Amino acid sequence: IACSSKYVLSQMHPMWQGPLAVPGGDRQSPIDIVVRKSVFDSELKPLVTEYNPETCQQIWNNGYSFLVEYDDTTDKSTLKGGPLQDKFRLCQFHFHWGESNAWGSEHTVDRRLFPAELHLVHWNSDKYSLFEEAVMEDNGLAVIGVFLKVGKRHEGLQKLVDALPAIRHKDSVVEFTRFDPACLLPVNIDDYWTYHGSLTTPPLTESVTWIVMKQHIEVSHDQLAVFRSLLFTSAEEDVQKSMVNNFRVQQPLCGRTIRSSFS
Ligand SMILES: NS(=O)(=O)/N=C1/NCCO1
Ligand SMILES: [Zn+2]
Repeated sequence: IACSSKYVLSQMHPMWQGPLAVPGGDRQSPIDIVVRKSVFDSELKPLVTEYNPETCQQIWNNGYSFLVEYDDTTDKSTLKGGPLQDKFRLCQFHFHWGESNAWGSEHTVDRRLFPAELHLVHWNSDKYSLFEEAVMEDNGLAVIGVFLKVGKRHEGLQKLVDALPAIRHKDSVVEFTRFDPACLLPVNIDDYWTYHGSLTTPPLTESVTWIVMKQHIEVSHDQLAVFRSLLFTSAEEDVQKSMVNNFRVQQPLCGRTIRSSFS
């Protein structure tokens, strides 16, 4: 019945206070990507990312993840192609991870969990003038998902890891510049799955064209351990809670088709 209700009943989530009524409810994220049920679509084009490191501004702890924010007042860091008809502007990227390497990703592939997942969030700047507008519209957003696996150290990630101790607590922010998010993409960005879904954190709106990369990136155990040294709680709170397991539970597919850019 989760797919038929007008509003998904209170989305209780350990991290969010109180029930969340979610508009629609039949295209929620994350989901399990069942590979053999995905449909190859030869019309899907290669993704075109044009990221300008000069638009990188700050990194901050929002009490649920840490976000690297970009200046999205002009079309300087953009995403187009793939399943997208319009040009989308990068506004931020963040991660989701577990307390152990055994889980942490939001999407899964044939039920396989990864220790973490990167989300690069973009909004449709051909149709809207602000993220806040686009977030309410069908396909106003495009989010690239990249799975992280534990292995060799990721040199590009280290600059970000080194900034994390300065934002241990909720609502802390530091300047963070000249970071090229392209370094976090896998070598092959032509192989991906795409489907229509939602944000996995509030406002949970069903406005996202998801583009989930088939190829993962590798980060070291120690780099991931620094993610887990972050805190959900602000400096003033008596009880400090480590920022781990900041992923949403999987949602019903509700008959959606997942397309693949590869056969
Ligand atoms: N995890 S997610 O779907 O990217 N969620 C959000 N919320 C605001 C921007 O991205
Ligand atoms: Zn996310």
